[in-house]
Amino acid sequence: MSDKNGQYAVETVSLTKIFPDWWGRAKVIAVDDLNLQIKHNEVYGLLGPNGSGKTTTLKMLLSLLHPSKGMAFLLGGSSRDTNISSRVGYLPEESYLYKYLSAKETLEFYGKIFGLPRSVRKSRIESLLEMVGLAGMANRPVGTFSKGMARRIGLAQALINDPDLLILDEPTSGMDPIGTRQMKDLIMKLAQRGKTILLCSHLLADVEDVCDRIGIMYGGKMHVEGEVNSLLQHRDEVQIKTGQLSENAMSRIREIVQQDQGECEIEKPMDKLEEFFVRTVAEAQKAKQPTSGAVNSESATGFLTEEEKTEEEKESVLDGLVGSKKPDQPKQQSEAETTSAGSETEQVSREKDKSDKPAQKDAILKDLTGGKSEQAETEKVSKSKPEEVKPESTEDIKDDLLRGLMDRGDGATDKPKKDEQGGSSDA
Ligand SMILES: Nc1ncnc2c1ncn2[C@@H]1O[C@H](COP(=O)(O)OP(=O)(O)OP(=O)(O)O)[C@@H](O)[C@H]1O
Repeated sequence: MSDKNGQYAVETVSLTKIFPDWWGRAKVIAVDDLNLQIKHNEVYGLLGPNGSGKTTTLKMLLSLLHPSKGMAFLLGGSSRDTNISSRVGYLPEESYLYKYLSAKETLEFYGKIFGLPRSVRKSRIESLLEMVGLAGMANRPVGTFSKGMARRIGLAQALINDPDLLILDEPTSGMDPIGTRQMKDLIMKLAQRGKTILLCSHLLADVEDVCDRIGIMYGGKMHVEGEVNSLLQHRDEVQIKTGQLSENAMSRIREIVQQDQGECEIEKPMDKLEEFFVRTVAEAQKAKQPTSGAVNSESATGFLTEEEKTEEEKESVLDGLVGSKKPDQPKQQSEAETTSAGSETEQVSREKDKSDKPAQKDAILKDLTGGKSEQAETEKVSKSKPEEVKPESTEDIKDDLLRGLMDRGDGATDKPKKDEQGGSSDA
């Protein structure tokens, strides 16, 4: 009964979670006798309304919660076993990030937890930051990141150990449509390379695009499960796609169908709004249309970046990160030509910073130092933090400058105070 041979990447047997009340009586049956089987290299979507038990299921799979009854297996074993957990990547619904650590330091931290040697950490971190479009913000504290950017660093963290199984809780939440499209592309690329992916999402269009199979939970139980195509296909209808047709041709088709069955609708096909949005932004950007919401990225390239990148370049980034490519298992190809479009307004700010920052800094420095030697102080700051992407707000710039001014050369002022570090880490 148990998955000793590792036949499945994920298996649960009568998995149940009952949250008791203060007196030990059953309060909520969050997961009820769940039998889940996910094959290796599958992309599986776990769906359900709020409170249906999805996150509780994921937490039990990851041994973050103890089941009240039943068993859960990942990659043929328990996720309590470090040999198993080291092959699993997890993107929680809320990324628990130390807000004062930079993107690079965050990945360093997780890389160390997985015991990756320094040289491996260095190259993987660079590639991951490039892949998720944060290479230009490697030294920026993650506490200043937007929700979409936090999702990106969360994904990089989930991939730091090159996992065989990736568990993603709401991977596209907070991402704009282009970031979402790119995230979906990346999920499909990872699946093409042999990864198994279990994801939870309320964004059904996203699930439909990337998943091979889905399961819909309700009240802690699995309600419906199956292949996306077979669940969604209208079995009693056919659709015929043609190019432009003349009125005459259309009326003849109607006649034929009416003779045969009686009902025929002919209408122009519609784009999905997502496709329309992505195309519109790409066109505007191609035309270098000025905008405060989208820029051509100057940052490094990757999957989730805003810069156009050829398929070969993307593959080579993945080659460095993901070992096990499985060319004999073709997955559904992405229809998305990842486009160059501004998905995060931070990019705009950085562009803007280039022109505004010296004058702005000078003014603030005068304010902070009582009008003393701005030039020298500015030089000191830029020397002490050569690659740092400067934050946008005046308050941030003030903090930045104050740190530079107070820096004793031992980096002490750059470090967050222990009691200021928020959140906890999830390996
Ligand atoms: N620690 C807890 N103590 C008591 N009840 C809990 C606890 N965690 C979850 N629950 C309850 O278990 C049920 C399932 O919650 P769960 O978070 O798994 O749902 P979900 O499907 O992930 O919901 P959402 O889509 O809103 O994230 C809910 O009724 C929830 O209130």
